[in-house]
Amino acid sequence: MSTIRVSRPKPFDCTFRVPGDKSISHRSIMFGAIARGETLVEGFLPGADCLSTISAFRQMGVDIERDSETSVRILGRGFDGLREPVQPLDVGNSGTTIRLLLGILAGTSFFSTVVGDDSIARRPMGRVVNPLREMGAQIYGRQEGRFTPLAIRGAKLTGLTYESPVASAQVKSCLLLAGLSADGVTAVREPSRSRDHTERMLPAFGVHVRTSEGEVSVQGGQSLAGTQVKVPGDISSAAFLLAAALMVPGSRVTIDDVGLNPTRTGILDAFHMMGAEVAVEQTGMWCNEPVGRVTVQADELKGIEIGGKLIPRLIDEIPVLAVVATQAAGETVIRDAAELKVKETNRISTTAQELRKLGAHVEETDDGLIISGPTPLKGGVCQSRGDHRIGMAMVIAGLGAAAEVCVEGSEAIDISFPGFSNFIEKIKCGQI
Ligand SMILES: O=C(O)C1=C[C@@H](OP(=O)(O)O)[C@@H](O)[C@H](O)C1
Ligand SMILES: C=C(OP(=O)(O)O)C(=O)O
Repeated sequence: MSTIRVSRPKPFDCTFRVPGDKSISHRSIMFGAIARGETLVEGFLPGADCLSTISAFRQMGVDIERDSETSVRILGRGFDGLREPVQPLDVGNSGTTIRLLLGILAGTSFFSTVVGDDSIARRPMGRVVNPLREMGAQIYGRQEGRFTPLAIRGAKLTGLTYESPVASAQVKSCLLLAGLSADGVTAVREPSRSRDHTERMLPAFGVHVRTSEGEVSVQGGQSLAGTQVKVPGDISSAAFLLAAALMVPGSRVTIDDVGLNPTRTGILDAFHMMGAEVAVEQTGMWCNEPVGRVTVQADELKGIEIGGKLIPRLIDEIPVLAVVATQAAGETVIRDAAELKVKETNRISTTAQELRKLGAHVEETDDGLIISGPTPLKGGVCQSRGDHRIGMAMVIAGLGAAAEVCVEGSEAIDISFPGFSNFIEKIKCGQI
């Protein structure tokens, strides 16, 4: 088990580029694997979750070469070129891998099994298994297929119009991928808009995707053609470094070449609502995704109330938002975020429990958190609980604490942000 130790730095002014976007990296491998021809991915995230995606497709006979850590070449032989895996496909800790993969496996002509780690074993799979079964998928598993391990007998699928009860890009993307090998049209509606990377990337592979008010659909039988993908920096990773600037008054952080997809930028809106100065400049479009520069700094922060449509736009950033909220004057109320309970950990509980160890005032509610501030944080020992975002959030909390904070289990951070601790070291070098 590894530990990161942090203490409060002097104010700093730093400019960073963060590793590639996790959601986009997963999709680039999956779409490249079911496409015909070569796909070249630049800026790929070499985090453990995306490496799980690579290994699953290699097990199905797809030739995937790593030209460098961040540059990947996929030699796709089409959807029909996937081969029956000899061993169970192991998705490790990655919810995105398993849910999107199930959409692909459901329509193959072979048998496969899927497993993951202890966290994956607790995460709900019924949300994708049930609609896939409505399309004709044959999926078996623990507790009637609600949890891993799962077994899939590839089957002929039929298009479906599905009204998802949750705003989940994993559910939406799973069904759209299944829809590509189904007869007829597959359409997904969701209660509020989830991240739309699948809809943006499929057209680059030659797939026609229809997006109209609240509904995304694909016609079955379309094939994908290999392409080039340049992956923007991950705004979910950038969020931790931007938050660092807010934890140490007088500091400023700039992130270059970061993804600015509006379905992902909710954290910038939240920081702005709290009174931070947030400057955003779009500098380009990479593979249909807006990319640019973000700078954040603040004098004083105030508590905010958030919920509704904003939540899916910052769902993975809520632990670090809660950390920043400890330094804001008044109450920060986060509602409509019950989805946090079914992430790598129950992030409502783990965020509250870990922050309280540093003296923060945090109350758990059924669907979110209430944080009262500003509270001077004290030193202490925190745990990542095996959850990368909790580990990083507590390191950022440590930057604002009066004495040293030790974050145990920091190896979990490699899931989404390899090299994170080097960025924290650079913050020390960037002291003004
Ligand atoms: O589709 C994706 O790449 C993701 C979707 C989100 O999950 P849900 O679809 O469960 O909301 C997010 O939390 C996850 O980190 C990545
Ligand atoms: C929830 C996350 O990822 P996944 O669902 O892919 O495990 C995350 O990265 O915070």
